[in-house]
Amino acid sequence: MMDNFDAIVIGSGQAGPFLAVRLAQSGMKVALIEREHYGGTCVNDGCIPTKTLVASARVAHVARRAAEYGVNVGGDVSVNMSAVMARKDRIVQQSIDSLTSWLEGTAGLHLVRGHARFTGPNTVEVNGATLSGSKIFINVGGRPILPDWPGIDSVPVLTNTSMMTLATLPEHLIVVGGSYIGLEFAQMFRRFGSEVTVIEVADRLIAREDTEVSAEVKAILEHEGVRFLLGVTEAQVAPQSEGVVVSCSTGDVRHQVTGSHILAAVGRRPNTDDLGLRAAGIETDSRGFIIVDDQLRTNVPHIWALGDVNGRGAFTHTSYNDFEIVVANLLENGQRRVSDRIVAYGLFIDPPLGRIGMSEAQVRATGRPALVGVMPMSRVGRAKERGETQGFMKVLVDAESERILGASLLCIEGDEIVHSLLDVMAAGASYRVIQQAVHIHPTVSELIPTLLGQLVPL
Ligand SMILES: Cc1cc2nc3c(=O)[nH]c(=O)nc-3n(C[C@H](O)[C@H](O)[C@H](O)COP(=O)(O)OP(=O)(O)OC[C@H]3O[C@@H](n4cnc5c(N)ncnc54)[C@H](O)[C@@H]3O)c2cc1C
Ligand SMILES: NC(=O)c1ccc[n+]([C@@H]2O[C@H](COP(=O)([O-])OP(=O)(O)OC[C@H]3O[C@@H](n4cnc5c(N)ncnc54)[C@H](O)[C@@H]3O)[C@@H](O)[C@H]2O)c1
Repeated sequence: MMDNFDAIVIGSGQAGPFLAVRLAQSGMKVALIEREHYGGTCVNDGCIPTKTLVASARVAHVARRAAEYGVNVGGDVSVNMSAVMARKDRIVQQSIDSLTSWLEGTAGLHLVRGHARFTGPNTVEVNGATLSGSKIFINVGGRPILPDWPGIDSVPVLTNTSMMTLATLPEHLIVVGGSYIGLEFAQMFRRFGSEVTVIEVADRLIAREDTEVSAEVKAILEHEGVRFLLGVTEAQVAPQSEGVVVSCSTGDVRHQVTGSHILAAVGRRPNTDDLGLRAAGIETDSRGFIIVDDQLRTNVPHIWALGDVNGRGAFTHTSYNDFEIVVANLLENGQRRVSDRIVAYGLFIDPPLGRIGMSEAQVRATGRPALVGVMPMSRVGRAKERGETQGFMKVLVDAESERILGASLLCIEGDEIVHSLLDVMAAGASYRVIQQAVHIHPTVSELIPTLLGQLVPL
């Protein structure tokens, strides 16, 4: 027998649960299908657990520096990995529990556990049963990929998922991929006490960022003892008595790196290969991302795709914003669009990188006249007081419209401070609004007006 719904939501990532509840509250009969854990990547093996681990790692780092501040902690600082993981598990579990009880308590929402697969444009099969939906929303996220190295199948490779259950501290963690996931884990495990080597195929870290951001991030992590091999070619991996050995080249030099553990952080692929999309006639691009329009509709009129799976964002806040866009347009007569969203994200190393809008390279590519302001953190009083003067703040402004085009704040609280610039961008206001605002002393934010007062042609 077929179960009929007004709406089916597949996947409980960072859009699906909110959408399912909102649709149910609007009076629809809704099914939310989840094959694994409620909350998806962010809650279970992404943002929440990694930022919880980053917090433990920072405490270890600050404790090691305690004497610099005149504070005695007594003896060597060491990390109890099982206690670190237990703290992380408690915080993740709180999120899962509160999400689960919220979903279970929503009238009109039917929770279905299992893997969903389309069997037609209006039907999906789960655990042998068929569900039909007048409207269907896909929020299935993605999963990590592995480097295509010879020998990769012969060694146990960690991913962001299996890292969450590590019981012991790796003696030497080899991180493959020097981007967001790789760098957060690299610094974290170095601070926990592991040796860490990052192997990156590009000739610089986080190559989407401006070159001076890549260089400063490398310097910050090298200062803490993380080692890097960049521009790596001809890599291969093999098992070794107590771990793995990676052989690779940089230029003419051949390297052998022996590690106890290896972590793949070389990107993610969408969970669309096992979704039966062809049965529903849903189109994907060559990498498997579902093609959507500016309001997140697929080519099939009653089917939408939200979150990482549509390739229009790869963050929790972009997935949640997808939910807001769909609800506004479907239930509130709105006209919200993905293209109205300003790019914004953080890289949660310490100090963090807060990024909004365009990079310098992107601004230059537009050819428009622009202004730039850069301030090293060594000039910021608050950073000096805290003994954390690494990094810099950089802002780009359109010379004619005076609008802020982008910013890279690689500095203490950079992930928070960047929102003052983001909100002025969202308001479509001139940079002079924030330049003339009076900010609190002594903060990092108080130097943003100063920075904007020192703009020079790009
Ligand atoms: C290590 C790591 C750290 C991150 N840190 C940050 C961060 O600090 N800030 C940030 O903004 N973003 C971060 N991200 C990215 C962020 O986690 C994702 O962008 C976010 O979770 C949005 O995902 P989503 O909504 O697309 O789906 P997901 O969260 O991936 O959830 C998809 C859900 O769908 C389920 N599913 C898949 N296929 C099916 C199916 N066929 N049937 C039923 N259920 C299915 C899955 O089990 C999963 O629960 C991080 C990611 C990783 C990996
Ligand atoms: N702070 C955050 O918001 C945050 C944190 C972690 C992850 N994420 C999300 O997760 C997504 C995936 O992150 P990611 O860091 O895994 O992927 P990514 O695509 O950002 O970076 C992958 C890196 O691996 C390198 N690489 C690829 N193949 C390689 C190989 N064979 N050998 C060595 N290096 C190789 C690439 O050059 C690149 O630097 C990101 O798009 C991001 O949106 C966000």
